[in-house]
Amino acid sequence: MKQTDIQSFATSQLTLLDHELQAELAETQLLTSTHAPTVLQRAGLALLNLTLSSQRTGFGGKTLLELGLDPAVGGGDLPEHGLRTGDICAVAEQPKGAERRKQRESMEERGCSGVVTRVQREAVTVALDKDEVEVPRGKLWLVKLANSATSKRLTHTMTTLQRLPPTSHTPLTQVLFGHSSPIPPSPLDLQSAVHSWHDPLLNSTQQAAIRFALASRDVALIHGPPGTGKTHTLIELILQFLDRGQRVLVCGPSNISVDNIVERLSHHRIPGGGIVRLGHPARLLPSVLRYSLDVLSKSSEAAAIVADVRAEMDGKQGLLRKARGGRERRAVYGELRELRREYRVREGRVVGDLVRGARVVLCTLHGAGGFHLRGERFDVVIVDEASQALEAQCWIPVLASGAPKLVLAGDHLQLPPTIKSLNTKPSKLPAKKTVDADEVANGVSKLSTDDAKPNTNLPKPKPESSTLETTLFDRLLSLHGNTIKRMLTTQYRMHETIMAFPSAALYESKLIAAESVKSRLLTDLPYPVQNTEDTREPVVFWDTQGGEFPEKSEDEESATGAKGKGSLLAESKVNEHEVAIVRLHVGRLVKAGVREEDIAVVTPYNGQLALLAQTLKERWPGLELGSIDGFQGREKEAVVVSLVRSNAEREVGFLGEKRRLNGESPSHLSTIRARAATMG
Ligand SMILES: Nc1ncnc2c1ncn2[C@@H]1O[C@H](COP(=O)(O)OP(=O)(O)OP(=O)(O)O)[C@@H](O)[C@H]1O
Repeated sequence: MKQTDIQSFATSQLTLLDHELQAELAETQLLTSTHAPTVLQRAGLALLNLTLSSQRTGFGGKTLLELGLDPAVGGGDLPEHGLRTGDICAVAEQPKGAERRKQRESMEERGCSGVVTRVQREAVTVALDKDEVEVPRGKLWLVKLANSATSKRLTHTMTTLQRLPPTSHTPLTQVLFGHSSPIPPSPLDLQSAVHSWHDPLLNSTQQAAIRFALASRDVALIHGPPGTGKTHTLIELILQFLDRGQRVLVCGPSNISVDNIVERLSHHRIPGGGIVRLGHPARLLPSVLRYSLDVLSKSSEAAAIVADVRAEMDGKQGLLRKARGGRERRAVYGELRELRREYRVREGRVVGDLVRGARVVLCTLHGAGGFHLRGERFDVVIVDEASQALEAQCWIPVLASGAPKLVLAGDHLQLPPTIKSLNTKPSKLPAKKTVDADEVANGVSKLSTDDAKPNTNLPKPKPESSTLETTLFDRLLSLHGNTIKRMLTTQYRMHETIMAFPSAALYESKLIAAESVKSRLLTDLPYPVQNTEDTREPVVFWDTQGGEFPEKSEDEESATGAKGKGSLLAESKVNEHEVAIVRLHVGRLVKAGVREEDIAVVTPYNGQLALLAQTLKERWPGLELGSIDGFQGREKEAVVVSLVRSNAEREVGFLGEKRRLNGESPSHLSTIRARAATMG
């Protein structure tokens, strides 16, 4: 690839990112402009009848609004809703009758948009984006908006890359675009890379991956199939980098992926200024809060002077609510502006010292583009769950950190990140491959490594990506081949029968089940479980062949008022008879003694999910229900998969994507087998 290719790559990414943003905006705008607020509330996209219960100053000097149910409508717990921490939303006076459309159109213009920072049973807290907006009064409502902030940062990053003069292309950038080849570590480099291990129990593939990542000069990929200890390996790798006196930036696509590492890293002694987790504290796991910049900055000695200003600002916020006329309010706004300036200067000093002192900084990929890392330098960037991230996202820490070395950990054979604009274009995913139903009719006996065929139907990453869903992980593999990768092969999660299918279909039969799990059954749980025909089998197929279990297409809104992101518009599929089987099967597991909390029911279709929730949740509240895509990467003792599709044409739709059937990793798997499913 030549230098112009970097530009054309960035240009094409910018176009694709714009499509993606437009798709997301179109979806949200369509929802908010065409549906009544009550419908939006039912769909989990809005909350009505709220009042302001408090207004105060949060991290970064932002105004925080806490909203609860209007006591006039009874107060108390909020109705069920889909607003989550981190969601972008607008707060406005609740429109009355004919005003509805007009009010809603002006909502964003009036600048009352913000980020949900806290969700409690009785209240939702929003941090306003702009400092000086008039906070709405009276009866309010909160509605979810498209998240254009994320998109802005991606666009900014790709624009930076597009304009990067050739003189600024670092050796790493050159390797990432194929201008030069990665320098392979010599056997001696690999051998001498580690003097002693922090974790003596690492297996040989984990050790080899760590040696490789340490000895590589520019880029290293760690390929970790489900349960092979990818995160475990990264912890040792981080400690090894620290032993060498290096400074590390660790990122992941989601807050939970980052917190997972912070949590595990916190069990180790970190030299120097320790670890700092960037990101809004409301989005972090409680167990890692003590590493958040916000909490650290409040507990440091210098924090007292920041606290003074904060208290003064809170006082002014209170005055604002009481102020009668416009003039009085403007005066208070003026004082607040001054205080906020002062606050930011002081807070900036405290925070800057903490970040500069930290040997390991952890944040989301998106978070790496924030001002905290401006001017900071690192020796290496590590990205976990890299195959869940858009390539443009991975460039945020690469450009922000100036690090000469990049380590990506992930599994390109699990689902790639969700891309909305794909829904409006023909899918770029591989052509579906249906398996003869008879082939799997015998269920368990067919699920052996001998019978399952190696996968020949996976997407071949394109050398010069022109799609958003080709991740950096994919592209680098295709550019430089397997020499830049090390694979972890011992998995610590699945019974070997469950492992057999993904291993053969996706991982060239390379996976090995660790001794501790290879023959572990539900009957081996640490509490009493009866030995029944369900609990002594690691894999159970329920065969629904024969036309008795027809799938149905369904408009989710009319069917169930299903809650969840964007579900309002999606045409979905349901299979009612299959729900009855799931109920029966879960009932049998629970009767045998398996705890509800240890069972998950997953399905690829939102329509089916809603139906399953209606049928199962009341009887077994501890049961976890989720979409297959949403559940990827999680762990449960028993997973029931309802595949839904069953039609005479043997069409399986997006189930044809094998990566969708990968990664559940339980110790018991029951599959409600549709006539045309690809399992087997
Ligand atoms: N060398 C090892 N010896 C014993 N147990 C291990 C070893 N490596 C990992 N494990 C265990 O395997 C399980 C999976 O590890 P980990 O969560 O790090 O895997 P992962 O590959 O990151 O998982 P995911 O599939 O969610 O990405 C954990 O319970 C971990 O403690």
